[in-house]
Amino acid sequence: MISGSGSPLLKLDSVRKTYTSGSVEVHAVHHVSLSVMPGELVALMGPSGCGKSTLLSISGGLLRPDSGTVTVGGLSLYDLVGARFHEHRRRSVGFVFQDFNLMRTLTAVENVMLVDELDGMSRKQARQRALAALRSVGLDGVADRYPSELSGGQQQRVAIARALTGCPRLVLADEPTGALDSTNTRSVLGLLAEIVAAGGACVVATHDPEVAAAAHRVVQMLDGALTEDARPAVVGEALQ
Ligand SMILES: Nc1ncnc2c1ncn2[C@@H]1O[C@H](COP(=O)(O)OP(=O)(O)OP(=O)(O)O)[C@@H](O)[C@H]1O
Repeated sequence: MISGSGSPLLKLDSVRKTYTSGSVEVHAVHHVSLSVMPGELVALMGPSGCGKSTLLSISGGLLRPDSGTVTVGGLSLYDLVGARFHEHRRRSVGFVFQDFNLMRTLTAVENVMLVDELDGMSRKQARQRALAALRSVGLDGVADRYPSELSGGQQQRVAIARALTGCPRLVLADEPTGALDSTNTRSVLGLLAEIVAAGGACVVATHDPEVAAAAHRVVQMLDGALTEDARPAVVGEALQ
C-alpha cells in the first residue's frame, strides 16, 4: 500500500450537504474533509442515516455539495462544466450502487455496455470492453443472462464490472457486500483489493465487519460528521 505519499486520488475539503423536504432540513454531511491516497481501501462506517451514501454520491460527482470542494485525480470536480465534468467523472470514478442498479430488461453484458454506448462508442467495441470487464470479475460465462437469472453475488459482480469498464482509478462502492454470503463477499473484496493493488483507491460504505477488517483505514461517521479515522491496528485514534 502506498499511503501518505503522492497526491490523493480523492480529496474532500469541508464538504457540506443539507437536504430540505418541506420545512424540514436534514444536515446529511457537515464540513467533512478526507483524503484518500492511491493504494488505499477505505471503509466508511456508521449507523444508518449518518450520511455515508450522501458522502459517496458527492465524492463521485453524483450530487453537488452545498459548499466545500471535491478533488478527484487532481481536478476540482464541481468546478468542471458541461462535457468536461461528465468526461472526468466517467473516466475517473466507478460507482457501485447499494441495490446493484441493473436494468432488468438488459442482459449482463448489455448492462455493462450501457455506459460506453451512451457515451457514443460503437456497439461492437462496447461489447468487447464489457466482455473483458465481465471476464475480470469471473463472469464471462453468464454474459448473456438477464439479472433475474443471476444470483445476488453474480448481480453484484456485474455491477462491479460496469463500474470497472473505463478502468477508473477511484471506485466508490455503497454496501457492495450487503446482499452477499461470505464466499461472494470474499470475491468482491478480492476485486477491490486488485484495484488498490494496481494503484487505484476504493471507498466502501459498509456495515460489514469483514470489509472493515480488509480495509487499510476505517473512517467512522456519525450525524454527518467524521468522528474517527483509524488504521485497524490503531483503532480508537480519534480525529484531531
Ligand atoms: N433525497 C433526500 N431528501 C431528504 N433527505 C435525505 C435524502 N437522502 C438522504 N436523506 C437523509 O439524509 C441523511 C443521510 O442519508 P444517507 O442515505 O446518506 O445515510 P447512510 O449513512 O448512507 O444510510 P444507510 O446506511 O441506511 O444507507 C438521512 O437522515 C436521510 O434520511
